[in-house]
Amino acid sequence: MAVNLTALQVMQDAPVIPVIVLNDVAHAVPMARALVAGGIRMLEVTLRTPQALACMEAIANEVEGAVVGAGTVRSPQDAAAAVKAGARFAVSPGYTRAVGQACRDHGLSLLPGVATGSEIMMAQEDGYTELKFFPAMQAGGPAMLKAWSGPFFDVKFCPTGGVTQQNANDLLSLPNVACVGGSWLVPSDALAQGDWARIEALAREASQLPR
Ligand SMILES: O=C(O)C(=O)C[C@H](O)[C@H](O)COP(=O)(O)O
Repeated sequence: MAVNLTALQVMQDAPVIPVIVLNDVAHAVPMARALVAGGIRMLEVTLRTPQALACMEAIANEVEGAVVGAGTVRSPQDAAAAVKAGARFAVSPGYTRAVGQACRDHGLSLLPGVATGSEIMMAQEDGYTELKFFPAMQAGGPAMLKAWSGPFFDVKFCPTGGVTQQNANDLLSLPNVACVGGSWLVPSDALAQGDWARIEALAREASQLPR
C-alpha cells in the first residue's frame, strides 16, 4: 500500500495539476510518461469517460514517478472506484459531506471544489483547508481569491477552470494560491495524434511557471 499523500503535498509538487480526459487506454501510459518527463508528476485523470478507471490503473502500474489522482469525483462510489484503480488523491468539482467522508474512509486526499463562501465554510467544518476553486476564471478569478484571502486567511486554493499558460501567473502570484489546475497540458488533438513530444513540451513550460 502506497504511503498516503496530503492534499498540500499534491498541490505543492508542481505549479500545475493537469486535468486529463482520456478516451483510449492506449494513450494513458505514453501521455503520463510525457508529463513526468516534462516535470509534472501529479496527474488528475477525470472520471468523465468509461475508460478513465482503466487508464488510472495503467498509469499507476506502469509509469514510474507518476502519482495518479481521480478528477470529477462526485460520489462515494466514485471515490471507492478511484482507490481501487490506484488513485492516490481525488479532486471534486463541488463538495458534499458524503464525498468528504468517503475519501477520509479510504485514506484518499481530497481537493474539494468550492465556488462560494458557504461552500468553503462547509469544507472547512469537515477539516478541509486545501480547496479547488472551480470554475475559477468564470466565478471571479484573481479578484475573488483576493477577496477570500481576508475571511479565509487559512485556506489554500487550486484555481481550476479557464486557466491557461498565459493567465496562470495572475493566480500563482497570489499568496493563497498553492497551484493551479488545467486541461491545456493535454490537448485532445495531441492525444489523437500521439504527439507525446508536444505534451512533454507543454508540461515543461507549465512546470517552470514561477510561484
Ligand atoms: O472534471 C472535473 O472534475 C472538473 O472539475 C472540471 C475541470 O477541472 C475543468 O473542466 C478544467 O477546466 P479547463 O482547464 O478550463 O478545461
